[in-house]
Amino acid sequence: MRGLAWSGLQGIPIQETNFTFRKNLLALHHYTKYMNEQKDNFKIQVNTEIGRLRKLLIHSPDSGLGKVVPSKAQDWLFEDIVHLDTIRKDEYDYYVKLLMYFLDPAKIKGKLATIDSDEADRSFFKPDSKDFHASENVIELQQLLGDVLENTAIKKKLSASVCAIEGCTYKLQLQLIETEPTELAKTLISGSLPDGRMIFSPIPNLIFTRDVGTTINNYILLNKPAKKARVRESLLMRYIFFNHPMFANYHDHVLEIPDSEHHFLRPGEELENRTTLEGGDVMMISPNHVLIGCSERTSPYGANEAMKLLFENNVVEKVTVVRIPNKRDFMHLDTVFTQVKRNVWVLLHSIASVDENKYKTPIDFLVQPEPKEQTEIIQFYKDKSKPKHFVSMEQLFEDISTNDLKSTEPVEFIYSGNGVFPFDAREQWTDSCNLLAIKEGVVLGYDRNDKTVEAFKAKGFNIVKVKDLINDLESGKANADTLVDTLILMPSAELSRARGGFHCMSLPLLRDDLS
Ligand SMILES: NC(=[NH2+])NCCC[C@H](N)C(=O)O
Repeated sequence: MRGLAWSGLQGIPIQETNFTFRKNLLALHHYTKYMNEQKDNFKIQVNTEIGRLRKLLIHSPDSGLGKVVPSKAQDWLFEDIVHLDTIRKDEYDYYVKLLMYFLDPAKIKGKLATIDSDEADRSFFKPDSKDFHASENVIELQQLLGDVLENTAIKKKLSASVCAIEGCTYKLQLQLIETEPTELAKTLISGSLPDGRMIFSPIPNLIFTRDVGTTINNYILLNKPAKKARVRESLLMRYIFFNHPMFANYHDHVLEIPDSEHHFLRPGEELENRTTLEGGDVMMISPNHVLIGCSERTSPYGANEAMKLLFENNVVEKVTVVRIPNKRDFMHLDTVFTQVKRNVWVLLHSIASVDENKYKTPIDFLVQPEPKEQTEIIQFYKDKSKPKHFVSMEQLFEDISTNDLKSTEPVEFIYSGNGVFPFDAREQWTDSCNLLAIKEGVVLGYDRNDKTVEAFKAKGFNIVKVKDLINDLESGKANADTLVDTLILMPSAELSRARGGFHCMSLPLLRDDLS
């Protein structure tokens, strides 16, 4: 299906013979028909964090990750450099395989041995290979970008926009426009030309698809990144959402955060004065209720503009803003908690309870904690009734579990590192709280957070290594439909250096309603 212009005849050179012209026209007709079917069958809908996952956007580690240099690692928001081959073969590929068994089993079941064979050379995982999985449920961003670039007009506009933000020469811009779409998609993401020459920085954080947008019911809220290293990601996503035929029925439902009026007159470059919001700070927690974090990445103005859009478009009725300490370790809301089941949450203790009864020493009276260091929780309503304050994260979660999600079971909290210093902080740093629920109670997390894993066990969860689970799913010993209460441990030595977990590495587009 690739390699054809889908909205015009731009791809067909004038000098072509009548025969090839007619053949192309026929292929174009089939392609357009396929795209139209794809568009009409395509649905987005997410109203919780835990309903069974049916469709999501991901991006597998591209060659750009293998080009991060130590001197730029921090600017590019990695704390370290990663080993590309290991992060792909020994880590991320397991994620793709697991997603396939749950979301698109026909593509993998019974074929695992071939997919994993040496001869296959990972072609199932490579977006530019003819054996690429090309799943319509586990959707690879690079493939969507390639599709969009088939249209010459869009290719020109996007190349010009990328060149503008990256400060490229006009000649390079012309060269990019002449590049074949699949290659160009790779270049715009990795920053390197097909001959390996680096022309601009990679965007290694694109693997964290969560941060570029959030599905809220049948709307997509696009981000407005705080960090320069993530600006190109947003630009590419914007072009995908507004131009890919898959999203054609949703253009009116893509919400973009505007800058507030006269923002250019505001003094300084302080985050507090800017309008920024990243997807890791937005959680569609229960039908009609969205959580937005104010954090290192999402500013109060960003949260405010998002709230306005959600209320004005009648997308939800309540938004709870959670202000978390402004620190690198807590860059987004989903780095300090995620939801596991309607009545189970995993969180970092230090952002959680405010123990009013705790004995205070004189110094607690003499030195007041910085307001910025404290968690603050305010709930706002579309009907403009008075906002409500919550005193702790636990209180908010109790409210969501029992009142929004109608859980009848007691609400349970699992703390990072089992709530014990220094394991709580160490394990939060390696994403113990950043879990992806593939269905209610079945979550993916890193294998390195031992104390958190013990805490899960103590609450009655099964713990299983992804490799074992995949073997069992292939042999039929395990079944995606019947699996319950399980923490799936994913290899993490390289991935965790990129400073995100599986919640960040997923942008859910479709989840079942909770029954
Ligand atoms: N939703 C998340 N927590 N995303 C994690 C993003 C990590 C990435 N290196 C960054 O700093 O931007």
